[in-house]
Amino acid sequence: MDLHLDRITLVYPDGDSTLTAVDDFSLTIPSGTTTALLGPSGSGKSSLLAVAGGLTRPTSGVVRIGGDVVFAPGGGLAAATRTRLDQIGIVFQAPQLLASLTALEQLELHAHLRGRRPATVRAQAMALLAEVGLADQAHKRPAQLSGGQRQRVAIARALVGSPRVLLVDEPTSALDHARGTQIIELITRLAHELDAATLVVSHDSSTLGSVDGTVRMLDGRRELLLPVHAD
Ligand SMILES: Nc1ncnc2c1ncn2[C@@H]1O[C@H](COP(=O)(O)OP(=O)(O)OP(=O)(O)O)[C@@H](O)[C@H]1O
Repeated sequence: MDLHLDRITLVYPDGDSTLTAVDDFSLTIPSGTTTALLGPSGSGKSSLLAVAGGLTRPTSGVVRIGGDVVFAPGGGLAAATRTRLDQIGIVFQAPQLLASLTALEQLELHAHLRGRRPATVRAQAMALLAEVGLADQAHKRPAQLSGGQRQRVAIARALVGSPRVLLVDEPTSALDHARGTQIIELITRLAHELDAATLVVSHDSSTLGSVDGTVRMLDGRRELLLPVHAD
């Protein structure tokens, strides 16, 4: 199902004043495709991602998955959490893995939180680790993995349970150019295979050759670049 960000505005309180981090921003990401969101520091990329993932409620505008409004101003926290667990995978800038768990266990725990049936979890977790090239690292803990491998575990973990939407915040910032490019290629391929509408926030356009479209953000607003989705 497609991800729609419909006229999203997010205003933060800022002392006696307010700060508009996202300003009437609209974007549709078709199912199975990856869109990169570029823009200078402070332009509102992470704020938009937080709205898209239900971590922050928009001040105005709505987030839809397919035809359903999933996040809107004043929406309930419990419902947002349920939607996030059921339908959205998020990869944060730092992989945020639990130090004491193996790669496989990171995925199994996430599947458990998502309410997946234990009988099916291990096979899917192993398949995802194989997809990200870590089948032979499944029993290693984070400290035994490289930065790029940890990021791959975080991507596989976000995809446990086959979410409709994948949101990725700066996945390449800790990686060199070649590894960063590989991670973006991996995300683009998995989004296609798993039919997830995928948004990747990035500073670095040089790693984004494999994505389906690019949009640029400036001062909270959308600027069009080439190539973009026709939406
Ligand atoms: N919780 C908050 N409260 C108040 N202002 C915030 C908050 N989070 C972000 N901001 C402000 O909103 C604006 C957009 O920030 P945001 O982090 O979304 O930008 P960004 O494009 O992701 O930046 P970067 O690339 O540096 O991560 C900035 O001016 C920032 O200072």
